[in-house]
Amino acid sequence: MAESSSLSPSKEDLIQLIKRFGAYLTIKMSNLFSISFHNLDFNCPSHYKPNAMMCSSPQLFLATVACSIAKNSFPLYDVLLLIFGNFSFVLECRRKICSVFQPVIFGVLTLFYCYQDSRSVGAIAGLALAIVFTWRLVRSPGGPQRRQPKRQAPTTSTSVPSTESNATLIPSGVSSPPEDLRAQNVVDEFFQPVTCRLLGVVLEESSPEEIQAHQATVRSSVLEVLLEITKFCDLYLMERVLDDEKKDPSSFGKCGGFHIRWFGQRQGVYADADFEEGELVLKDPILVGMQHSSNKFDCLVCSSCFRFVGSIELQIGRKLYFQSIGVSANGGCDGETFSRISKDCYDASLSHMRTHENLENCASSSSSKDDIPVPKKVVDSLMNGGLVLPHSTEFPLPSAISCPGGCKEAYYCSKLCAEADWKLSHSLLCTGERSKSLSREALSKFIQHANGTNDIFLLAAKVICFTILRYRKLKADYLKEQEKCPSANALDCSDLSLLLEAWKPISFGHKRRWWDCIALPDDVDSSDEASFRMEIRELANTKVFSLEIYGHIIGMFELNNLDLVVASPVEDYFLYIDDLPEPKKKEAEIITRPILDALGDDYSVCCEGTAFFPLQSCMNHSCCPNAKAFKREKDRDGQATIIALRPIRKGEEVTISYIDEDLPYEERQASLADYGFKCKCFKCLEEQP
Ligand SMILES: C[S@@+](CC[C@H](N)C(=O)[O-])C[C@H]1O[C@@H](n2cnc3c(N)ncnc32)[C@H](O)[C@@H]1O
Repeated sequence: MAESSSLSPSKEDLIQLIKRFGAYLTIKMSNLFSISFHNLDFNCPSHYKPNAMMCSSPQLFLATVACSIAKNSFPLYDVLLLIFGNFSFVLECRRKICSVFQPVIFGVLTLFYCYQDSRSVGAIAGLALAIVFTWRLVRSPGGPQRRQPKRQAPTTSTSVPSTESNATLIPSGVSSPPEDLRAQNVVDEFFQPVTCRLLGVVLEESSPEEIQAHQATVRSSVLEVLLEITKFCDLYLMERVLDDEKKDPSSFGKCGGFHIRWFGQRQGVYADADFEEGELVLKDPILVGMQHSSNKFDCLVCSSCFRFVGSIELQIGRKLYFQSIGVSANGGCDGETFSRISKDCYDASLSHMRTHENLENCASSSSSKDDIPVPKKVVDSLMNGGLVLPHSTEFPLPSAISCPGGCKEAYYCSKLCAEADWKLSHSLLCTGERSKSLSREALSKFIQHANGTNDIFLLAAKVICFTILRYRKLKADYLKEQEKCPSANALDCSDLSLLLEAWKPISFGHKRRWWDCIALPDDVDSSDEASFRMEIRELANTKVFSLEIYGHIIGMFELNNLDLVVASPVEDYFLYIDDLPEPKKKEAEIITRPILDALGDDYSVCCEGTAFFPLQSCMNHSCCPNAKAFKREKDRDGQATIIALRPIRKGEEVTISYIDEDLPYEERQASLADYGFKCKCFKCLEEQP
């Protein structure tokens, strides 16, 4: 080919070497993967089944994240630094190796990713992609821009742009002696003098002579590095962040009226002021939160602040419509059906041009289609704004704004909320056409799966995306700053420190692995607890993608999350009508009564979900707490509200109850065992046998 013929012999040699490295690594990886893929088909006891299913879907998500990171030139050398702990080595080899490793990683990830989706066809597609990338590397920099052994190392901490990524998939085989000699020349030329230290670190051989004598062999530890990187890329770093952050005293900041303090191994929230009984102690904004998937049929709320949106009519119309097609919060359909109905109908219910036909399509998979006492025409008019209920103007709601990515799953109360959520995490989790995710298909599968099993997985995904996006922003800001004033920056702004900073808001959460803190199912005897946890762990650990980090995050939510509850304005509306003086009440009820009857007992379902509140997550439990999470009439969004149950003095620890504190002692301790501790509060000490 034209490109090859124009290459100088030394460049050809270099390419040969890269190819051999890459081929060896890739084949090694592929072998590992192919072994692991076959292990993905779990065959587990029925009550563990959902957990088994949970494994493959997070993998899809992690693969997407990892691909995205590889594509965005994530600081590969930081991972090397963590693993080798040798900064000078990393600096030196970053310049040389990244251009080989990163392409290989990207190729391997592509291969893996495609393989995940559709086994053999996908694998071929992955191979094709990898070959294309290889060709691109071989071609670039191309023309007169030859290999430059003495090229300056990049001065910024950014790594090699991903557009140069590739994977070498030419079989390595056994090299012939001339090839070895040529390789040696390349090693001499290319690796000398600075990269001599690669010998014995990346390669088994410790001197150029050895390479001459044998074929160069990549050390298994380097293979492990690659394996680690392909496992979770930045997520590997996050584990370090977890450890480091906990030990960093500067992170125990003041938080407006409170401070977080460590007491032995435990952190807690301490008051910086006096509070009287009934006083608002704290409003803790949500860091990441979500409405339960099933609750979306009952309430249309802002995906960012969880305020109700649309109108009273739209809220009622949607609920009646979903009732009519037999879908409700307790509908109990599988994940896929659930996601499909949710997505199609969620959108259809907001569309003013919606017809009965497409609603009917939405309903096609629902089992029970009861007659509804409110005519369909009325339901339609409620949803499309054709019917205005009496006095509903007293309860104005912000208009529902669609997701800027076009996913039809998220709606917002304002442009501000839409933008905030997009920047915070949704841009990577959106399944719409403007999503920043690399694979919308994989994401959709992941979301479907989470909807059908445990939607806390979605929250964990939000946390990961939150960290990635925050990291990228910090990095961009830093580079901009550098550009403006290159000499001014005396702060530590390495990628790792930026990542630590990005992770900081999450780091307050108390973390235990999911399989350590998951509640024991009723049908598992406590004497079998150890083996149960082991089994869950094994199910979660698929060799390819260790779910350690993901498990940490999910575990954190199991321990720290507070229920997210926002009262429904529909309830207020009907109470208002009920309180109207006659004859206004009678007049209004001519219209509202049949609607209220049709809605039934569930007319006032709250918005329900789960959320991570950074400060609240640091609050410890007491069976005689001095505060509680409690929403007042005016608290109409998702923020956590903590109210004093008795006077709290400055310096006192603020405690809440994780359980029903009126239960008998034994039952309280049994419930708290799920949180991994035995309560020793005054009440427990008094009541213990
Ligand atoms: C929501 S976190 C509270 C913050 C936590 N102390 C930390 O260090 O991050 C819940 C965890 O804190 C610990 N914890 C909370 N209350 C406790 C108590 N009364 N005694 C012992 N441990 C407690 C348990 O490990 C529990 O799983």
